[in-house]
Amino acid sequence: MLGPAGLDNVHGLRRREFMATLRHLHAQSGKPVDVGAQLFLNVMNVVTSILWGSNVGSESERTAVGKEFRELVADITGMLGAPNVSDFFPALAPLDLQGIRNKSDLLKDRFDDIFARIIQKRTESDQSAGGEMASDFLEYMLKLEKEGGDGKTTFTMTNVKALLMDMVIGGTETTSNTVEWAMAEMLQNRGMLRKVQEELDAVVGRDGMVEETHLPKLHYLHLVIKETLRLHPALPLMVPHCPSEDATVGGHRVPAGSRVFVNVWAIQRDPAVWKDPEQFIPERFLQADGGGGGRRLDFTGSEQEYMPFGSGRRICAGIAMAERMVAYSLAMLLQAFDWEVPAGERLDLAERFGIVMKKATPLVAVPTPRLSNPDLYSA
Ligand code: HEM
Repeated sequence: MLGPAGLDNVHGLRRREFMATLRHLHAQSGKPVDVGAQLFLNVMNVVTSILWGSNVGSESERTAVGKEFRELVADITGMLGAPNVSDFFPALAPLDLQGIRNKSDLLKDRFDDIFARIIQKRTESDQSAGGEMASDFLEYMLKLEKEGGDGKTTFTMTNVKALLMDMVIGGTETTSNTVEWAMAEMLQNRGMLRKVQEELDAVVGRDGMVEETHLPKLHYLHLVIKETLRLHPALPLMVPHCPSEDATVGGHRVPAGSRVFVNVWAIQRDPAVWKDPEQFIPERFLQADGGGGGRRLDFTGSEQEYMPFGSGRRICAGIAMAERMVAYSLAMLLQAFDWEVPAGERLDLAERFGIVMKKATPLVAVPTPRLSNPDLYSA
């Protein structure tokens, strides 16, 4: 589902959701827009359509459901990143001094409730369709659950829900925050924003909409994305790892069972590796110096200095999808609109540290249409 062929199969679905976002933004022309909130909704609709074939329909529903889901995902990621005294003093764990276990149980119940409703709706519609099944990820997992697994590993309804939750949490905020950071950096460095728009004008023009097929030709945009993920990695501490055997890393003993966080945020700003590490310089990924050094600075995690998607066995499962979604989102936002910070407001690039790296204040910007024909926005 998350590989290139699976992604190609659902290209139409992504296009439909991007067009819906485009129409929504066009209707907001000249007014301040919460860029991250809109992008979160867009990504969430794409992810949930792929998973269980549903999306948020009408404008009012779009706002209400998006808000509920975004708050839920933010609550979960906020809690995952909160320091827990029980991690440092395991003897205190049964007391749950900060109420973290209690809160996590409540959040789990809310998610469980949403997924239980979706699964029940699907089971009922499969029964009434008389054997005519949907062909999405949920259907595949429900079939596997019915069969009890693949012969080697058992697969239960809890596994179904856990996988749905992994995808919804792992795929939505990470992607929309990356787009929000890239937009904020370009609004701060307007020369870069213009350069991306010039590239879009040369590759796509203004008489038609940017399509996914254009993305591989948008070289400068890809440098901007790489630099965004260097300076603002969506998961600054990745996800906690737990070694199954004792190990020694850089002279430090790491006992089996430890909880290990890899601070990719600090690694990707290390002045010993990166020239002017605090500066946003997309071109550094072109050059041999300033961080390039002839190394493979891509998303495979093969260089320890740059691994925004992790590395090794637990590397992000959604890299291909994330690459397409981030590039398509930025290309659409910048081909179809000019963007300005609302008059009298200051662009704030402060970070709010957590398991997911967010902007401390949401990016609010005003879109102005730039396509040649207004009808293109409602195509
Ligand atoms: C810009 C967007 C994204 C970034 C920066 C990102 C980054 C990461 C990182 C750093 C990890 C942990 C890797 C490790 O600890 O070694 C991870 C795990 C994961 N990601 Fe992503 N991710 C993004 C988008 C997505 C998308 C779109 C999906 C799927 C819809 C996804 C699904 C997952 C899953 C399922 C895991 C857990 C993999 C495992 O534990 O085996 N991610 N991601």
